[in-house]
Amino acid sequence: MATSITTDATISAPLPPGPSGPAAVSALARLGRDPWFEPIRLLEEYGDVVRVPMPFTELILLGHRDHIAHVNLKAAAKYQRAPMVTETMRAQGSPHHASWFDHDDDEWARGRELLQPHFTQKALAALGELFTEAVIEHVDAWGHAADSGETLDLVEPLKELALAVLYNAMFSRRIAHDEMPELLHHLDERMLATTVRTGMFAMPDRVPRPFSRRGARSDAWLDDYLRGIVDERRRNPVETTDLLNVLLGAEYADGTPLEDHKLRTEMLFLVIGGHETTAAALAWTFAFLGSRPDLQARARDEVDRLDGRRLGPADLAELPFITACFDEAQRLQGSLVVNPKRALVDDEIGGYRIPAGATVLHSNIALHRDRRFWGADADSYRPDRWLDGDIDNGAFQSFGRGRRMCMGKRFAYIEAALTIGSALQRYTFTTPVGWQPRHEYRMSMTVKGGVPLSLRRRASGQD
Ligand code: HEM
Repeated sequence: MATSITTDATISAPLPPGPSGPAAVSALARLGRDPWFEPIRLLEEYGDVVRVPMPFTELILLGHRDHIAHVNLKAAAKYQRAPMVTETMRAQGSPHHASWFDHDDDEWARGRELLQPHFTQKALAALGELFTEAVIEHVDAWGHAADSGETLDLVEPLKELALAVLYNAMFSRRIAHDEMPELLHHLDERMLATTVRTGMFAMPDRVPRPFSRRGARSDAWLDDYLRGIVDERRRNPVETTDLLNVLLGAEYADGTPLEDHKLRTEMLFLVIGGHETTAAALAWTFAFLGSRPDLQARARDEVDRLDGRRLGPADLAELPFITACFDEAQRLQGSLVVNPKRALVDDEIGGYRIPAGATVLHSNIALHRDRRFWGADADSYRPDRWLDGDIDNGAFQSFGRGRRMCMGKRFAYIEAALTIGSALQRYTFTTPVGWQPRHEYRMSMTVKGGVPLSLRRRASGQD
């Protein structure tokens, strides 16, 4: 269906079809319970543009890649990140102020302009060992499961790895072994409170949000933790171009440095945005490779061509099949469940009126499994589709698209290739026969019940 655009508030196109009355109430309840597969059902029933009225706003669900591209790219000026996201990113009672990335104006542009140059392939490759050291230390630690024969659930170890990589690469800061559980606990609590707040975004403020106190307590703990890192850097300055030094040197337009609370807010945003997302995508990749020995063998062959060397960020280009395995896992994983935008003006999409103020969203799971864009085997794990060259990026939205596209995308690809490649250099791994990953929603989609892996050490780099 062609996408047409009109900014005239007198748009005569009809509102999109969708459930109304009691059917809308039950659709909303189902969306709350199952934000992954309910959108697929709604799109099947009503078509590519579906309207679900809800108290205080209305949801417009999009199913077609062209309509999603309209919102993210072609008509991006008519949409902004929905308050559902921006106003709920901070826990209630949080000591943190708004991050640059909670905005959708000049404030956002300033933050993006400042940090973006530090997230290019070249800038990240320059961090070299800071990536490698954290990855290898954690992947090596999985060896205890290979030695004892115990099944290893990889979900928590991957979160630890992702956190260690972020702290190393961004703040040149190693997280001590005994710090990790408490740090992860507070990040989890904070994310849980945020997820619940996001789900309840349309409810009046007087309705209490579960977990908000716990979230605020954890936020205060995280704030103190980050203060410790900043203080330590000020006491012992180091000559690096890491993110912490960039933030410490950043100034407002009038030349004043960032306030300390602002500095910690941006640090926390990056840690939150970068750790659970990457860990969850990696969990899905290990889950698929663990049940596909044929694909695992091909990925292993690829990394073995690098002669067992210690992998670094620059090796990303040498690992296209491993990268395809990661992309294909993210496709089926669906990444973030929703990434809503708000219509600033009336618009028209697919022949329907999108009223100003509506919350416009799509489901990555629905889009990533749509046979129109991925073919008849859309539900199968087939990394080769990424190498065949017939991928339409518009139908892959794990990192978003357009000006708000994930700033840490390169970071995630480097971390993924290093982690998967280093693991394949050391182990073969399998999931139990018949086991399949299932979705579990946190802020990003992780694997329900964990990823149970049996690991076997490879003899001196061989099977
Ligand atoms: C597999 C891992 C990751 C996934 C799936 C992911 C996904 C996303 C998505 C969907 C967005 C929103 C895009 C939009 O609104 O259109 C986003 C934004 C963002 N991500 Fe990521 N992300 C990942 C890893 C990272 C990492 C490692 C970092 C930092 C180290 C990071 C930093 C950011 C930042 C700063 C933004 C805000 C960009 C902006 O608003 O301009 N992300 N990410």
